[in-house]
Amino acid sequence: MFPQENHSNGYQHQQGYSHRERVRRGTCRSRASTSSHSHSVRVYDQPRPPCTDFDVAYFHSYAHLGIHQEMIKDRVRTDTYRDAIMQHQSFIAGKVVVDVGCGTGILSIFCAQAGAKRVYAIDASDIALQANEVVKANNLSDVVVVLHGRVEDVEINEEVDVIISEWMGYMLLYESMLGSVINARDRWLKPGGLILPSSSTLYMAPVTHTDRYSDSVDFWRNVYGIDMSAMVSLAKQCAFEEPSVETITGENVLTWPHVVKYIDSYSVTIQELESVTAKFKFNSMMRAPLHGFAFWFDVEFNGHAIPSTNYHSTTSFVDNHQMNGSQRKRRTNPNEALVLSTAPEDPPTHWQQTLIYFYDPIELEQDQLIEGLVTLSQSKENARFMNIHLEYTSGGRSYVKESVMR
Ligand SMILES: C[S@@+](CC[C@H](N)C(=O)[O-])C[C@H]1O[C@@H](n2cnc3c(N)ncnc32)[C@H](O)[C@@H]1O
Repeated sequence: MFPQENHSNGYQHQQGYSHRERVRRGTCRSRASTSSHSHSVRVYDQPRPPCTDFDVAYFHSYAHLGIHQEMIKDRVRTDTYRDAIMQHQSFIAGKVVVDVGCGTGILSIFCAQAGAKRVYAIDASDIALQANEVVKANNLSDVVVVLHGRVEDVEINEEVDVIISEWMGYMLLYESMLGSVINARDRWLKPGGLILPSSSTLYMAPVTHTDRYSDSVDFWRNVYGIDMSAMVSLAKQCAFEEPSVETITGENVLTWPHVVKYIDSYSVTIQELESVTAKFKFNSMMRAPLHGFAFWFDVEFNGHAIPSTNYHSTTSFVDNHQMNGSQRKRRTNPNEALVLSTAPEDPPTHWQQTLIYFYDPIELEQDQLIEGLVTLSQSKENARFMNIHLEYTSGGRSYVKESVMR
């Protein structure tokens, strides 16, 4: 199980189970979504997405307080959200906000503290019942309206100025929660409204990690003086079949990262997230064994940058670009925007990094080319799971690796 195989050398999960483990472990039960509001001002003619047993299990997993404690204790995450809300205080004050997936209600309360006129705090998990108690205990019931139901199912009877959500999963897209933010945006956000975070970027880079490989594989070559090499093939399968969430450092990373996907919160569509493909080309900056690829993301809170006339236009950001750290800073930070980064060189977060290891390392020479493509697609079995297809070529040999993040 994941918590036992947590290879983190930086961020430690403080509760018994990781975020991902909870998403995976939730047990099914039926519960009708409820809402105290019954009118919507905008006609929205898209059919409601079905609420599957997997979704019910997913929401049930968020009823456990441990995952919320883990997220709230992640100060990089929670402080950046609070700073972003305060940075946009002049826009938020006096306005109507929707918090998509409010959990304990923490972001809704930050928005109320920033002077929001009304905050709709929506969550389909039973944690919403607790959020309502927290709101009452802080005398904010006249501002924060907790709606216990799926964003896709609840109705609110006004348009909103601001959407805030902490929707990011491991590798950015795991959990597929961004679709619910898109649903809220398309139903309720006024033209010229604000979405926090405003954009997000998924990166990948080749990594070397000899200690991790030895710990999982070479360990079996000599166990208390016994040759257990017969285990090596099984050890590789057990250790490297699935993506692994762990903390690496900048020293593990062999090249500048490559942008797998840039997402503009104002224009992204649900269809665009069903499958994402990116081609990559790296030149190793050193001679080292290549053990796999690491993925991480950042999100930006650069606010109200999209004028209302461009509300649904795509940005001019160039996708699939390899870029170095200073380029990344310049591009993601044009107006001193706040960035919540989960990069290996930045302070650790509960998202850590996601690693896709090869079964056997590739011995790279300096400047050796590694090229290929990666496709991330929502699993047909459960759209919250992610299929990862990797094709890569180096030193004249080609490889394919399929894995599922579940
Ligand atoms: C990552 S947590 C964030 C919680 C809280 N906003 C915070 O920052 O601490 C995501 C929350 O969104 C809720 N959620 C996810 N999809 C949802 C949907 N479609 N409708 C309502 N709630 C949803 C989950 O139940 C979970 O509580």
